[in-house]
Amino acid sequence: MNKNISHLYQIAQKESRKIIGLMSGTSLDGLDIALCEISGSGQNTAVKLLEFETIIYSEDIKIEIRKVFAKKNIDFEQLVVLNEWIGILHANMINDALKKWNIPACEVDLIASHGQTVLHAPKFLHQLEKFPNATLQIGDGDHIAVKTGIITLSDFRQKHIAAGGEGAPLAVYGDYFIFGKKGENRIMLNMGGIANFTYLPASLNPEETFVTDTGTGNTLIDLFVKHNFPEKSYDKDAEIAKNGKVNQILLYHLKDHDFFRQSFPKTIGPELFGYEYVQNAMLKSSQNTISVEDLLATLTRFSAETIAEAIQLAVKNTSYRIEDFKIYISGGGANNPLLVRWLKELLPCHFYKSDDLGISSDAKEAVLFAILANETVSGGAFNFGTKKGIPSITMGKISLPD
Ligand SMILES: Nc1ncnc2c1ncn2[C@@H]1O[C@H](COP(=O)(O)OP(=O)(O)OP(=O)(O)O)[C@@H](O)[C@H]1O
Ligand SMILES: CC(=O)N[C@H]1[C@@H]2OC[C@@H](O2)[C@@H](O)[C@@H]1O[C@H](C)C(=O)O
Repeated sequence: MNKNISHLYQIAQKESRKIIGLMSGTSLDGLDIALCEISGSGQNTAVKLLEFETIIYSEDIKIEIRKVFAKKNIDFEQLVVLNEWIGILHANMINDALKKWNIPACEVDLIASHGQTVLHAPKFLHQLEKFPNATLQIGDGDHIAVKTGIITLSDFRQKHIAAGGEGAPLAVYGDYFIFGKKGENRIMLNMGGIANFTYLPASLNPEETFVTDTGTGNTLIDLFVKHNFPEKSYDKDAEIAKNGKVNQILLYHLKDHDFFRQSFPKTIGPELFGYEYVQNAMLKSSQNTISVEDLLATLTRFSAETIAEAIQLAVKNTSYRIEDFKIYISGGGANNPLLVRWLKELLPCHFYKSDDLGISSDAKEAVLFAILANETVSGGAFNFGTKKGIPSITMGKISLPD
């Protein structure tokens, strides 16, 4: 037997596994590295976050990724060289983190790498009749396995598409196992570049559970901050938006898109919520001369209202009362005080952070990928049913170190 396969077999049989989960999201802010100790699988999964680190991307990395990110027309060679380069960069970042934590690579069982999403194209967006849902994450897992010496799982989203999904959101596969609690209505709301939530009703009936994107989280806020203040990359603590006034006419036009009328589950990315989207809404509403403060207040409100309305819709027509839901927020948007204040005003729910359930709100998505790898290697028995579009599959391609 190949020694790597025999190693993998041993890892699968261990009581607990040390797995590094990696996430670099749509905000292009950096690579989140979460070292987890995971035991069990499915609903018996238990996760301990041992170490966590965000390695901030240098300006050079951001510039190179932006050349292809969320764009329809790109330099094809740039995409091909980036696929290798990001794999190497991520591997180096892991090696540096392990050195910093004083943990030898041989003590880590697996790496679970999300890669960098460069284009997310569900059918709803590309509208090409004969083509399926599509998404692309780059940063090849072979580089990570070879450079770290650790068996690496990567490219998790393709199997989800192969099984009938849109390749996202995958959060439910971690949220259900780790945060689902019978007798408690919970919503796990992640506000990254794009916002999404997992609906975990008190029944914990997998056929009632679902996950969906709601629209933009921080992506448009970040974009227009950068556009107006090139030295800034986001509206820290909503300092700019706080000085503005929501422009209701523009807000109405921002919300007037078919994506918001589509049923759950649905996914989206910065491919839709980009510069042109806001420009179009400004033109339609004749509000193209508003101040940058008012624009950022309006974009922040746009995120708050679309998230709140999606959550209200999720609970509507069920036997549950929205007042009984606990919302656990995570992602960078959880640090935006204006966004959070508006959410609290719009939703009569109880608000917490995912930290209150033991997983830091910044680390939650990286931990998710460690859980997905754990399922692939050692679980995969749980059945989510057929009603809510969650394929019962395990995900990730396996790269061996030599
Ligand atoms: N103190 C803060 N005030 C306001 N916004 C903040 C603050 N801290 C973080 N953010 C926002 O959070 C963003 C980063 O969020 P996060 O790292 O969750 O995104 P991501 O993982 O790249 O996105 P996605 O989940 O869509 O892939 C920043 O770009 C910024 O907009
Ligand atoms: C295609 C893609 O990378 N989607 C991300 C993105 O970031 C948030 C939202 O859009 C979500 O759908 C997804 O990530 C999380 C981790 C998910 O799959 O659950």
